[in-house]
Amino acid sequence: MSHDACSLLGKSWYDYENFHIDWSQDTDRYEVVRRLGGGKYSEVFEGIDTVTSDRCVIKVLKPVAPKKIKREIKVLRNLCGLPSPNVIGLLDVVQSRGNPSLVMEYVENVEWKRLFPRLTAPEIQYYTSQLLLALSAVHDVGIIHRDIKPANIMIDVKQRKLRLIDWGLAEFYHPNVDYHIRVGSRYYKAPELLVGYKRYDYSLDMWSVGCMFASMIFRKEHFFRGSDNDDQLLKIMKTLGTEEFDSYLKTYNIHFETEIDSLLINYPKQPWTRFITAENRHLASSDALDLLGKLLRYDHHERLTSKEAEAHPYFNSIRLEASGKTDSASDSGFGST
Ligand SMILES: Brc1nc2nc[nH]c2c(Br)c1Br
Repeated sequence: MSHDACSLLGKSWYDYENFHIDWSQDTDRYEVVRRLGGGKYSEVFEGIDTVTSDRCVIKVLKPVAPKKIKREIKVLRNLCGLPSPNVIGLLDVVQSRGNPSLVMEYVENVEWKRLFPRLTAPEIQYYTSQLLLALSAVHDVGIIHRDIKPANIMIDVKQRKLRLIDWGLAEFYHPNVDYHIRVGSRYYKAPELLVGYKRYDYSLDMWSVGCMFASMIFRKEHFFRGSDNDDQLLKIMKTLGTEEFDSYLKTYNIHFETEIDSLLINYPKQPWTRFITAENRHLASSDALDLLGKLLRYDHHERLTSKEAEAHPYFNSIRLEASGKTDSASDSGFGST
């Protein structure tokens, strides 16, 4: 599926380089309360909007890549304009002490490393469906997130609210364009990034969804945990097998050279049932394993799209609930965005 949303939506949608950022001037409107985190490109704080006295998040962007700053603001502005469910809301764009800062809606987030091991089967279904809802909307308007991972998914358990954050690596999809492969976070990098195949698309995000889904249903913090990019590919090959890796390379005429002996060994494809333990048996249903097997494919064109994944039988029990067709007491509301 390479529907060309960006050319349909027009230059004003995707041309972020000629996009003028009108920084709002009331720089002292937002006060910093505490530091939430930070990285190469930004420092993130909890803040207070002194006008509304609402809590907010202030993401102070480091002046490393001005083009990247424009892209992130353009993406967030585009997405806030649309009814794109479960995407973090952009409230303001201010220059505080010379640094451009994004003010976003606050989420009473439960740290995923603590939350994930406690999620019940219905909660895994619900939050995965909420993530797919966000990606379906975003992919439909020509945007790839490119850094899907648990740390970029804020979940407020009390309000059963999920928000996809950190659009700093997001890009606009255009057919027949080569993209950078040094994107994403190692454990969630798709095979195309690891073998250097640049002609990727929205399906890049669907691999990462598969990695997250596997970590939730198998209760494994990171399902493919490589020590470097080569080891990351090795971990994937030891599960998906060498045979399908080789046919993937052939399909796309990818020349993958390596001196790593372990990458040259023939690994058998493992059945997903191989990862079931007494501890995760109640989560790894046959529907869950079927869905997983349709997301974690080497060949990105074989992976389910976000919409196709939403329609998978794994979500039936919460889909029926949403339409009120079942009278099951289990609280697993669906579609409340
Ligand atoms: Br955006 C955003 N980024 C964060 N980093 C840590 N916690 C965060 C929250 Br809550 C939001 Br909302």
